[in-house]
Amino acid sequence: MTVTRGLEGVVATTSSISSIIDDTLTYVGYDIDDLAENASFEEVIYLLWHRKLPTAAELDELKKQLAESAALPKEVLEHFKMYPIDKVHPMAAVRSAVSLLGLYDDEADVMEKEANYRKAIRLQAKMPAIVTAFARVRKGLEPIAPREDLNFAANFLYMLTGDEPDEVAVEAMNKALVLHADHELNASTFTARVCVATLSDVYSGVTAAIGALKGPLHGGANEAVMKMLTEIGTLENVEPAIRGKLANKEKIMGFGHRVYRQGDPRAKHLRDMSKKLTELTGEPHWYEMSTRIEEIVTGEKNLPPNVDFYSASVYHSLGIDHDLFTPIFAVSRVSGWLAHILEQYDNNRLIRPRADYTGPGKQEYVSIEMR
Ligand SMILES: CC(=O)SCCNC(=O)CCNC(=O)[C@H](O)C(C)(C)COP(=O)(O)OP(=O)(O)OC[C@H]1O[C@@H](n2cnc3c(N)ncnc32)[C@H](O)[C@@H]1OP(=O)(O)O
Ligand SMILES: O=C([O-])CC(=O)C(=O)O
Repeated sequence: MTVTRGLEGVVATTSSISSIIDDTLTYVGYDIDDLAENASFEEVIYLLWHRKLPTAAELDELKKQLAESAALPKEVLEHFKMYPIDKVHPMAAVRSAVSLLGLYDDEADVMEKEANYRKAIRLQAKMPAIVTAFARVRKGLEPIAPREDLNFAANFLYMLTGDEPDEVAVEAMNKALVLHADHELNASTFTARVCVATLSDVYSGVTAAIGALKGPLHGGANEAVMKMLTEIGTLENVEPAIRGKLANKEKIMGFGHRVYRQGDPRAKHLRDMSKKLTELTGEPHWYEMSTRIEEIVTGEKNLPPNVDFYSASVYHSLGIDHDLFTPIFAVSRVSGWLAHILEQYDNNRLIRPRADYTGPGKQEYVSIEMR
């Protein structure tokens, strides 16, 4: 048996959702640069689920469906109040809440295609409410109901703070959501596909995916980047801190990628946003520190930043708590997970690779008294 550690380079499925070819990322053939500059997140959701950009009428219909489904069942809201709130990481809360949502969806185990699509809408619609309601309940605040007149990005920020966000914040949030929506067979998407390939339900697939996204080698890296920036603290400290980490063979969070070699095409959009927003908030040092870290890490290790690196200073500048950065990733990526789950159901085969056994050879059972 040949073992490919971490399944590097293994092609495990066909997919018509997104592609990474020669360091270029496309969603259904549309370049991510084009989408980041022009598309709304709602359009991207439609694109990923239908493999075409929506007409105005189709987009209106999707927005209406999302708005109608955005509120959480009261049982889920009540449940937040029972969590050991001061100890729970929001990603664990989101993972549990999505699992719980499945209990209150009458169609949770209905496997017809139309029912699965309806569940996709309900789950996508409810993700912002899950993250923002948890974020508020843990501070002793009441959750805020979504507003029908705001778009997806604006509603997220509104439900988090209770204030209508300004145009710059909405534009940044929308762009971040577009950039994070899908990424071929990344670890969390693969997890979702493995789960539903057993013909398990949509809620199980998304719950499993959230668990995979949580780890710091994947989506959890954006929070870890902000932790690193906060610990380093000043531009002067960057050089010794980063060189020290590299000398100790520590990984620098937000750098490196399994697939990209020359660089992650999403990072430049987040870098530009980071510059703009940190200037606006009067905290340019977060951007300056980040670019200095980039110079050192790319210079020393030839490792470019990934999507998680500059998203940290972007979200910080939007006033978002650092442990909500990865849940925001999930609010966006659930669109991609759901696209992949629906695609998996359409052409399903159980996913079951092999392991090359390295344990002891044949042994005889020894009774407990004789051990
Ligand atoms: C949305 C996302 O999931 S993007 C990724 C987010 N994760 C991070 O930012 C965490 C930091 N980065 C990493 O840990 C890795 O680069 C990963 C997990 C993204 C990719 O991992 P792999 O493809 O398995 O690469 P692997 O970890 O084997 O690294 C290859 C080499 O580059 C080094 N390297 C990779 N990333 C980094 C890093 N961030 N800092 C320092 N060195 C690194 C490794 O130490 C290794 O060096 P070696 O060959 O001398 O041992
Ligand atoms: O593709 C990956 O391995 C990780 C990644 O960048 C993402 O999920 O956006």
